Amino acid sequence: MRTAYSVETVRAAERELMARLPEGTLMQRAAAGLAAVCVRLLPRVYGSRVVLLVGPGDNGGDTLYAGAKLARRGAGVTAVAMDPERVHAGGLAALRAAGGRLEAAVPGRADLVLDGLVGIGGRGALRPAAAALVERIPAGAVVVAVDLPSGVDADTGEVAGAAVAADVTVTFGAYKPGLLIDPGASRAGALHLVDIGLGEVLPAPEAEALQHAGVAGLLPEPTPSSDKYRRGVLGVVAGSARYPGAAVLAVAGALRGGAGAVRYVGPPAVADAVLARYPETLIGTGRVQAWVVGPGLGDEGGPEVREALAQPVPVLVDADGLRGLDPGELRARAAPTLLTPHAGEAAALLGVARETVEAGRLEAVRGLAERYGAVTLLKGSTTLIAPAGPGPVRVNPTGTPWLATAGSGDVLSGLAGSLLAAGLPAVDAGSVAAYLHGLAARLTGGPLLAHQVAEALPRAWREVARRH
Ligand SMILES: NC(=O)C1=CN([C@@H]2O[C@H](COP(=O)(O)OP(=O)(O)OC[C@H]3O[C@@H](n4cnc5c(N)ncnc54)[C@H](O)[C@@H]3O)[C@@H](O)[C@H]2O)[C@@H](O)CC1
Ligand SMILES: [K+]
Repeated sequence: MRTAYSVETVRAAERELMARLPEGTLMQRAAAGLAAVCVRLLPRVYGSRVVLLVGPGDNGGDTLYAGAKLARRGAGVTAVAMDPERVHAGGLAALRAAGGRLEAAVPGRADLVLDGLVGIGGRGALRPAAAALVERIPAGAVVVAVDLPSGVDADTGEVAGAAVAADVTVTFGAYKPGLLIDPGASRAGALHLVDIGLGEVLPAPEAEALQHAGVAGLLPEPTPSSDKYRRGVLGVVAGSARYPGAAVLAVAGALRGGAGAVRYVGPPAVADAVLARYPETLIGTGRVQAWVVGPGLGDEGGPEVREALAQPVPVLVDADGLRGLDPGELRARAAPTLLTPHAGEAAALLGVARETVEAGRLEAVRGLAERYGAVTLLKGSTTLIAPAGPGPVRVNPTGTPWLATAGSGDVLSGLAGSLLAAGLPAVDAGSVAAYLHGLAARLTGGPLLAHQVAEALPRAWREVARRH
């Protein structure tokens, strides 16, 4: 599990640790880790051209000390300050002593650029002096963000104006949520965590991302004593005369998600379409361990949605099922509810603009989970899963932009429903589903069709299970 901590938590941990260590120790650890990554990125340190973009705070200090280490190994290091009156004095002295220079303008060519403008002390959009330096980053240079790409909000991943687009981010002590959540995540490039000793003083994380090992541990593999009922029967209320395909795709995701059986409830013509593609499907109501309601219902299916929500089993509500949801009704449910909106649906549920959700995904998913008392999975460029109560938000690390295609959400809802029926808690069902779905899409490659993602799920499942 990759864990991420807010600025407030990181600062508190740093204070606690600094009180026990000689002054400057953490910055030296950070700079040493940063320089080590830079050395690995450069084909040859001696003779390479390194540019440091240096802000007024300790982020600039880390950068100057790391630059000094590179200069000592023979790199030509040029620092450019955002504000020449405010530069970390110790860092600048170290750089000069090692043969580096402070200059007024960003050189036109560089092999490596270190972005040390702002770190966790950054607030709001980059100021013009910083944005101007970002604009002058020479084309072709490898860009390393120090702690986080300047212009990305460390806590939320929001980008309010100009921001550095890094190839690599070297972050100190702990990952920050903004490095895992878009739009910030897509500016961070490959992530390197430098251990500065914070681990022992960090509390529970604010966000976390599953990795292969964690997913493997959650997959509901059948045992010799399993039968179809113990493996879980999922009921699917989906599809309509207008959107029959949504039912087929939700059932596809459910069957490929390992459900013991899938029961389809909907118009006879749609049931025929489902059976034609998946003769394994049971048709009509009956006992189930979980429901998926909503994909492709259009204006139909209201009563079935209510009926499912009235039952004491986990219910996943997606797409058209999300319209007109009553927070009171959901909060009163004893069994888990999992909501799976995309940004547009989340915006409608929250009564805000879609852009607001897209720019502030973490706040939106937390807000929905709290308002509806339901685990909420917000689909998008980084899918987020918020628990109904306190606890870390899960950030999905898999996926590809090709998943923005018709029907991919239907497959995801069937898959997550399948995992709910198998008995996974809703946060795990949502996050394991998002993980496998994103991995299946990557294995498929693009341009992809939603049904191909469903068909690639067994491969994704095996890839995760095989390695652990
Ligand atoms: N606190 C610690 O124990 C450690 C801190 N470290 C480094 O220190 C950084 C935090 O240092 P600071 O607290 O000095 O803060 P930063 O260096 O991140 O930034 C604060 C400075 O940037 C300016 N600033 C804020 N928002 C801005 C914006 N939007 N545009 C332009 N300038 C802006 C502020 O006026 C302030 O001068 C970390 O990110 C990390 O790189 C590391 O050395 C490890 C240890
Ligand atoms: K930075």
